[in-house]
Amino acid sequence: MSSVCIHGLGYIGLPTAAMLANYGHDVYGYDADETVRGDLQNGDVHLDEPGLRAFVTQALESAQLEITDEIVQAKYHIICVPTPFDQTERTADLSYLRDAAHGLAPLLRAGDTVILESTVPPGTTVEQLQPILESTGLTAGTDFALVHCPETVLPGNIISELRENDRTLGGVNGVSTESAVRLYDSFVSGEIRTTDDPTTAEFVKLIQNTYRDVNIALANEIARLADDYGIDSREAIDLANAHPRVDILQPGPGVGGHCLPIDPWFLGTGSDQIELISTAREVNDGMTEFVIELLERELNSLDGTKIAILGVAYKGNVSDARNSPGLELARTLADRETAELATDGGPTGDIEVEIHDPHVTDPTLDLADLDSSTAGADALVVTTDHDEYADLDPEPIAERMHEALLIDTKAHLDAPRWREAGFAVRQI
Ligand SMILES: NC(=O)c1ccc[n+]([C@@H]2O[C@H](COP(=O)([O-])OP(=O)(O)OC[C@H]3O[C@@H](n4cnc5c(N)ncnc54)[C@H](O)[C@@H]3O)[C@@H](O)[C@H]2O)c1
Ligand SMILES: CC(=O)N[C@@H]1[C@@H](OP(=O)(O)OP(=O)(O)OC[C@H]2O[C@@H](n3ccc(=O)[nH]c3=O)[C@H](O)[C@@H]2O)O[C@H](CO)[C@@H](O)[C@@H]1O
Repeated sequence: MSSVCIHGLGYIGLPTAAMLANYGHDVYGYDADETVRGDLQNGDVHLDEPGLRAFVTQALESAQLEITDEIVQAKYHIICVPTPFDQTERTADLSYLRDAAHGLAPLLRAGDTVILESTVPPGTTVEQLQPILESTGLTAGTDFALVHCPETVLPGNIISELRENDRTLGGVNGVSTESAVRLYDSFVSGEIRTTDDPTTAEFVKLIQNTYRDVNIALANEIARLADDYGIDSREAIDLANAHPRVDILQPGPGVGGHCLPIDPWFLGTGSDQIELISTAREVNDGMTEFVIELLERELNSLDGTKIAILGVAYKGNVSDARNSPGLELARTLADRETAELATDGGPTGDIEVEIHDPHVTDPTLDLADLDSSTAGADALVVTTDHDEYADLDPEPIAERMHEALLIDTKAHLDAPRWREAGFAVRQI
């Protein structure tokens, strides 16, 4: 068993810390955010992920996991800090990674292994992380091991995927790679594949998410085509998927989260060969306008309407609202009103937008309960497939609304039941 220091205790770092601790390693969890550390030191798990609370509690109570106020020396350091996309510069914001590296460098010893798990543009481990760690006078590959091991867990299923998913990892040399394989081998039941360098492992991670994003773009474009032909896109996709070599994904209100909408752009950091990939991104982002077109088609004009948006988590049954299609729709509707005011010079009827989500607790969002969000509304737009929404009773909602219109972007609700309750139902 080894000592491991985890840098960053978010959706990736915290389950990883608990996993290693529950497998008997001596784990030290450090987060730059004092509130995160304090909550965890008090036994409060700040993230909503199935099974995580019990899993972390077990690790903390066994004392195999200790939340520390500073970075500590350890045989292994695993970096799980955010790597968001800077929309203005159109590059990865690697400032958190650099901060973590500068914090770790003074504690790095010969014989240690540093593993970067954060998703990064190809070349980052070697070009950004390595020089900071080598500023200590130690050399990567010779004095310490340096590895990129990307994370591929699916939010909503993180704990089992952490153990069961295959891994692809690559170090700056064979010794580095072997050191990381030893650690992951202690809890991973999936296959561990290795690459000759960290850059290939970085690239593999990015093309996995890009593959999914591009395929969702195909589903979204099919949905728009189906709409033009007056065809039910879901039925057509189901039938097409009966072919043994066809597996089209599902359309929706756009692609959210902080992986799929971002990682394709990371591929374009050192190359401009992302023509299909960037078009797919535009298709997925364009779904917001498509939902607005559907609303306008049904309501004739959006002036003076109230729109209730159900679901601002980026996908069903999670609480994470990063890059959420539901929020993007709400903001675009609000911005559109301002833009129209600016062009016409005169007042337009307000578009009132209310958002509701039973999973999201973000205090910066003006969330409404179901009753007030639907009261007097002209349309209900479902943008997230939470289980709770599938069970909604349409009757009392129809009574509260001004117009009984349902735009179900996830085809998640029971359409015949809603139609029976008097709703006009449109699905993507
Ligand atoms: N969440 C996912 O589903 C997922 C899946 C695969 C890969 N990833 C990647 O993993 C990385 C982490 O993502 P996440 O979802 O866990 O992010 P997160 O925002 O949930 O957590 C990151 C944590 O790191 C902390 N932090 C920031 N700077 C720090 C520093 N210098 N030292 C220590 N802690 C610091 C933050 O306070 C935060 O608590 C990102 O690169 C992400 O793209 C995420
Ligand atoms: C390759 C892969 O699988 N990567 C996963 C992905 O996790 P994720 O949670 O971001 O992925 P999704 O569940 O795909 O959701 C993303 C958005 O796409 C919408 N969507 C989905 C399917 C569909 O048919 N039609 C859609 O419209 C959905 O509603 C949501 O908005 O990235 C993580 C971080 O790198 C990985 O770790 C994880 O393995």
